[in-house]
Amino acid sequence: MAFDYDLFVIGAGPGGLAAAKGAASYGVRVAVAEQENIGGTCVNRGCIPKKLIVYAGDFAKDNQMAHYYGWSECQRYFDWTLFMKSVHQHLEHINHSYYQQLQTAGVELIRERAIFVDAHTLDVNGRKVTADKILIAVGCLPAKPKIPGIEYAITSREMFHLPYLPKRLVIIGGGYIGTEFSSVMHAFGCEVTAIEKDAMILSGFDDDIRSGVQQGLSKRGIRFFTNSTVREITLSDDGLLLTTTGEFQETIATDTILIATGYTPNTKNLGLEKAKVELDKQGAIAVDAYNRTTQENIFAVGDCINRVQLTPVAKAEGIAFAHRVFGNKPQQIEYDYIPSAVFSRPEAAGVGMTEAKAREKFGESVKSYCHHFRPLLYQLTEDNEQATIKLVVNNDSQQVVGAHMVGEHAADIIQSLGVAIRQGITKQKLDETIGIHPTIAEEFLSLD
Ligand SMILES: Cc1cc2nc3c(=O)[nH]c(=O)nc-3n(C[C@H](O)[C@H](O)[C@H](O)COP(=O)(O)OP(=O)(O)OC[C@H]3O[C@@H](n4cnc5c(N)ncnc54)[C@H](O)[C@@H]3O)c2cc1C
Ligand SMILES: NC(=O)c1ccc[n+]([C@@H]2O[C@H](COP(=O)([O-])OP(=O)(O)OC[C@H]3O[C@@H](n4cnc5c(N)ncnc54)[C@H](O)[C@@H]3O)[C@@H](O)[C@H]2O)c1
Repeated sequence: MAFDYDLFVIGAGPGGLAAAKGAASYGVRVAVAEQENIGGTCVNRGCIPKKLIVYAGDFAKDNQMAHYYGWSECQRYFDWTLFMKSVHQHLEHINHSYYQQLQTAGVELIRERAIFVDAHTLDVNGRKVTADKILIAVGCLPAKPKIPGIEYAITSREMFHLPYLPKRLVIIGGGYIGTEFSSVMHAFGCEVTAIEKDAMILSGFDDDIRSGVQQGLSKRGIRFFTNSTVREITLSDDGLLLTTTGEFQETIATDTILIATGYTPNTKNLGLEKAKVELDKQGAIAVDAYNRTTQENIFAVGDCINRVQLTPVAKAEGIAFAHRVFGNKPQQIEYDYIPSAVFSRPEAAGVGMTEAKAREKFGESVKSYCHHFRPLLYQLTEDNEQATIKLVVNNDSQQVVGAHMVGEHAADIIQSLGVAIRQGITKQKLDETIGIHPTIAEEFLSLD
C-alpha cells in the first residue's frame, strides 16, 4: 500500500521534533502535526519561560545583596507585564527558528490536531492522511486533584499568562513545579504558602537535598504545610478561601491558587482504541524497550509514556527512535544517571542514586559524604545561606553512584559531574582531579 508519508509524528514538542528531524535525515517523507505552537510544553509553557522567570527573580536577590558589595541602595520596580511581554516575544523567536529547522530538514508541518482513524490513518481537521509509521509524542497535561472548588485554581500553564502578580499565592504540591514557582513568586514579593502531602518537598530527590531546599525556602519566608493537603476551596469577600487537612488544618485566604500535583499523559480523545494502541495502568501509552506500542507500526516517546518527564529524555527517546527505525542503528535509552535540577533558590540538582536508594541496593557498603557550608558569595553579607554537596559511594567498588547538591549553579555542576559518574568514576579518581579555585564545584573533589 502507498502511504502519504513514511512517518507521521503527532506533537511538535522536544520528543516529536527530535524524531521528525532525525527520521528526515535518512531521506524519508515526514510530517508532524501540532495543534498549538511548535516546541511543545518545554518552549511554550515549561522549561524556557520558567527559566527566564527564574532569572528575573534573581535580580531581586542580587539587588538585596548589592550594597554588601559596594553598590549604593537603589529603589527598583519590577514590571511583570513588561517582562512577560519580552518573554513571549522570545518564545515567538524560538517557535520561528524551530519552524525553519523543520523546513530545512524537509519535514512538513501541519498546524492541526491529529487523531487516529485506524493504525495507518489520521484525521487532521477532517482531512485523512496515511502513514507507514506513526509516532505519538503528545506530552502530558496537568493533573487536577478531586477537591471541591478546584475550578478556582490555575495550573502552571496559566502562570505564564497572569495579567499581574498576585499578592498572595497558595501552591498545592511541592514537586518540581510547586518548588520552582514558590521560590520565584516569593522573589517577586508574593506571600507564598506551599502545601505538600508528603513529609518534605521534592520527593524522589536525596533527603539532604529535600531538606536543604525546604530550609532555604523557609528561611526566605515561604510557608510550608507538609503532610497536608487541601479539603476545599471556596470564594469569599477576601478572595479565595482554601481549607487544608492533615498535619496543618487551617483556612487560608489567597488571591491565586496554583495546582502543581503532577502531570498525566495526554491520551484522551486521540482515537487510540481505533489504532489498537493500549495504555498502561497509569494511563500512559504502553511501549516496549524500543518505544513500540501494542500496535506494530506505532511508536511513542516523551512525557506521554511517563518514564521520565524531562525535555532531554523526550529528545533522546525521539532521536533513538529515528536512528533505530529509519537508520537501522539499534539504540536503547539508559535511564540510570539522568541528571535533573530544580531551579529554585536555592537551586538543587542530582544525578544517580540517592543515599536511600543506594542503601536499598548495596546495604551497608554505602558510604555517603555530605558537606554543608556557607558559600563565599554570602560571606560578605549577613545572609547565612548554606550550600550542600553530597556524594554517595559504593565502598566495595569505590564507585561514585550518586552526586547531589543544593546551592548556586547546582544544575551546571551536577551536569558536568554526571558525565564522570555515568562512566563509573571512583571516589579516588574524583579526589585526584584538580579543581578550579575558588568555586563551589571544587568542593566535590575533596570530600571526606
Ligand atoms: C512548568 C514546567 C516547567 C518545566 N521545566 C522543565 C525543565 O526545566 N527541564 C526539563 O527537562 N523539563 C521541564 N519540564 C518538562 C518538559 O517540558 C517536558 O518533559 C517536555 O516538554 C516533554 O516533551 P514531549 O515532546 O514529550 O511533550 P510536550 O513538550 O508536551 O509536547 C507535546 C506536543 O504535542 C501537541 N499535541 C498533543 N496532542 C496533539 C494532537 N492530537 N495533535 C497535534 N498535536 C498534539 C501538544 O500541543 C504539544 O505541543 C517542565 C514542564 C513544565 C510544565
Ligand atoms: N526543573 C525541571 O526539570 C522541571 C520543572 C518543572 C516540571 N518538570 C517535570 O514536570 C513534571 C510535573 O511537575 P509537578 O511539580 O507537577 O509534579 P511532581 O510529581 O514533581 O510533584 C507533584 C507533587 O505534588 C504532591 N501532591 C500530589 N497530590 C497532592 C495533593 N492533593 N495535595 C498536596 N500535595 C500533593 C506530590 O507529593 C508531589 O510532591 C515533573 O515530574 C518533572 O518531570 C521538570
